[in-house]
Amino acid sequence: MADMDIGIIGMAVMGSNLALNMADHGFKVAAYNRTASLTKEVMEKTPHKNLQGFYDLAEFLHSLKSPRRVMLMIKAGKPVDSVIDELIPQLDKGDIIIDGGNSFFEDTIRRYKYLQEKGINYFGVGISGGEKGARFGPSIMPGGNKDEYKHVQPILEAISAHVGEEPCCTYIGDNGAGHYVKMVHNGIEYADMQLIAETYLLLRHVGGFDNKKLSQIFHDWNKGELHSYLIGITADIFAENDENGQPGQLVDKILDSAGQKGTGRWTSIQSLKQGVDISMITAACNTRVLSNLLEERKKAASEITAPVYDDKVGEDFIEEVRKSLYAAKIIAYAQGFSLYNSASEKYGWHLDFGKIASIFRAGCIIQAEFLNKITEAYKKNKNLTNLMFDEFFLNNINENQSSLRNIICLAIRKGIPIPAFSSALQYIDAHRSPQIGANLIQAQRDYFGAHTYARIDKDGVFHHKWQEHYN
Ligand SMILES: NC(=O)C1=CN([C@@H]2O[C@H](COP(=O)(O)OP(=O)(O)OC[C@H]3O[C@@H](n4cnc5c(N)ncnc54)[C@H](OP(=O)(O)O)[C@@H]3O)[C@@H](O)[C@H]2O)C=CC1
Ligand SMILES: O=C(CO)[C@H](O)[C@H](O)COP(=O)(O)O
Repeated sequence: MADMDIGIIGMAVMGSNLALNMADHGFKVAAYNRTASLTKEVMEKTPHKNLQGFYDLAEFLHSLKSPRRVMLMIKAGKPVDSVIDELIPQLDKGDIIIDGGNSFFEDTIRRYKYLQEKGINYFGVGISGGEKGARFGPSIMPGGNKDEYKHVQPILEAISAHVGEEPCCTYIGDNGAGHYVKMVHNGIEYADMQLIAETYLLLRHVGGFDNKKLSQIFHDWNKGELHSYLIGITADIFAENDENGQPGQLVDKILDSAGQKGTGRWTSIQSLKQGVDISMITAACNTRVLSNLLEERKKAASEITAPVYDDKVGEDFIEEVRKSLYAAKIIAYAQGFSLYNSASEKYGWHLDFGKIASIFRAGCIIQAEFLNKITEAYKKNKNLTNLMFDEFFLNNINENQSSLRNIICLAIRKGIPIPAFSSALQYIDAHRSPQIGANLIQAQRDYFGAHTYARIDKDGVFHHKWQEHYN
């Protein structure tokens, strides 16, 4: 009997937990995985009256109510295309495929058009929250045809995280908009994590604090304006002892080399294509890349002299670091939301920036108190071009920039790498400074390539016959 509300393909971490979340909310869920043993494992370990496992794709599809809703929770990239091609001959016009993985938004735009021609509706849905979020309420960013959204809205809203009565799920825009917003969410996640990692280096190597103290500092910060999921888990991480009774904390035993699956890098590449400066996200990507060069780093550590700087830090050091972190965090979000601003125009998505910030308030990795301020900023001025110019953020930058400068100088003198903090300050100064040297660049371009320049004292396009004074 075709009475299942939705079918999920992909029973790994995300798919299985979303399936259980939907089942908890009263939806009848059909579960399928390419490798049958995984479906079996999920059914055995977490049986649920609303969850049924299938071991044959045709049977799985026949179990679904019309229009059939098939959600893909599988590895992004080629697997999504191959599963779509497997599904097409078995689906009817009006059926719906929902891709809830971290697909690249341009792939989603392509797949959306491809399936539209076949009469199948396609939703590219960004989902954030990891395993726990998927199980108990993630932040959900659906993109696709607005008229068809009614077919997926009740399920997505029900399973999403909630702030009071409000679901952390909102229709984002046409075709690839949902996956675009998720991609940049992850880019901001990279910058946020990088800033916290640099804060850790500062507190440890400049402040000289041990893990117990670090845990306490992050725990305290999490009670104030920095309150966020990432600050909270960082406090937990420093408190975690090593496994199997080994002395010390686990964090000190983890190799200093970070992985990445691609969403941060896509964000960075996309920013160059759109001509938007998101230097902090790019710095975070580069630092993960550099962290993997273990041999080269070892060689550099033994061959490049470290600076000698022994000054003791003042009593207000921890507070200065906290203020710097908050100011730099503002810039990371200002950069991410500038990218949304440009994409909204470029792709005609009419993104609602305030609403996007509001669905990040719970469920997702970057969930934070702070996001309310972003929503408020766009409520006050929906045409805000850069978050830095909102009164609240502007005041904060003005109040905290001296701390940011002090902390950066301290780190530089001590030889501690702080690429994200530095990029934040560079971004502020490049905006604030009356001159950023572009006049000289234009002169050089005109000198060697007749690329022309504009003048400050009259309108028009100019070229100069530059003299070789020194040849
Ligand atoms: N893990 C996380 O915290 C988050 C993940 N995501 C995204 O959600 C999606 C699912 O993530 P996750 O649960 O971690 O799983 P993985 O990204 O590890 O992918 C594993 C799943 O993909 C399936 N798969 C791989 N290749 C194929 C193929 N060619 N055909 C059919 N199925 C295939 C696997 O099936 P099989 O068992 O047969 O190999 C398995 O079900 C990904 O796009 C991920 O980027 C989004 C937010 C958070
Ligand atoms: O989407 C996510 C969270 O929002 C995933 O956890 C993603 O894997 C994180 O990115 P990376 O693996 O590149 O650190």
